[in-house]
Amino acid sequence: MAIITFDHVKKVYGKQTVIPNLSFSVEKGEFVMMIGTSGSGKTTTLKMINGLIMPSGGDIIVEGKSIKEHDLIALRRSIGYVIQGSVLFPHMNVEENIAYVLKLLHKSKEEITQAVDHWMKVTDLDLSLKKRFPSELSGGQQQRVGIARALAATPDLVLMDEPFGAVDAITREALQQEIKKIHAQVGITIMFITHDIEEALTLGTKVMVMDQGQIVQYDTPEVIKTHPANAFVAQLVSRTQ
Ligand SMILES: Nc1ncnc2c1ncn2[C@@H]1O[C@H](COP(=O)(O)OP(=O)(O)OP(=O)(O)O)[C@@H](O)[C@H]1O
Repeated sequence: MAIITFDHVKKVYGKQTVIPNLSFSVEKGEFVMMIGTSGSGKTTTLKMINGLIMPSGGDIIVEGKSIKEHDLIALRRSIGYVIQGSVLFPHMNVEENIAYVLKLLHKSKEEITQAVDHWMKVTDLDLSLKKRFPSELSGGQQQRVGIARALAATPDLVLMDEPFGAVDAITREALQQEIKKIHAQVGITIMFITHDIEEALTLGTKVMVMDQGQIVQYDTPEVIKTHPANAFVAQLVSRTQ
């Protein structure tokens, strides 16, 4: 069953058409890695899923309902969202950051404590860090808190925009393994933007290659590797071993 469907979506900024006509579906439980040239419309596509950007034409169906019919605030809270760099609330400690959406959803104190402990463990954050503020954490720890916060309300769908772009290679690999494990265990659907073809082929159950607001190829990592749709995709995968 599709959790996201783009139906002839168009996006225009001023006079510039950045997405002329985009149609695709994401099945429940997929881990879709989006990769493509800079400015090809990946972030715009992602932000149209949780209503941060509205399409200029066409329709987007999320969880069976057009975004035109969704309550956009409720939609945003129901979808996990992780972006590059620290986007934690600087005046809230780790515990408060992770609990943020749960509080908005009026969860009980016990439920919140349980969820905070659970997601800190899953993201490999020591529980002794609960009272620390973001400025007192390493980049990798901040990114882990960002992931724990996005997952704490156990969304069906998580959008990730280059979530590991700002961390060192070792932390990046650890976070990749963690998100892969979480995906396998929890069965959530993930849409994840990366500039790293190795990351795309390793993490994705599907890889979506974009160029100039269009999908060039959308298939399993295996097919992308063995049957690149054109020279652009071939060149992209040629950078891997
Ligand atoms: N708010 C905006 N106003 C005008 N143009 C915009 C706006 N946001 C994005 N664009 C333009 O739309 C195009 C697509 O941008 P988008 O951020 O979606 O690309 P991207 O594929 O995510 O790029 P990158 O890989 O560099 O992050 C770019 O040409 C960008 O300059």
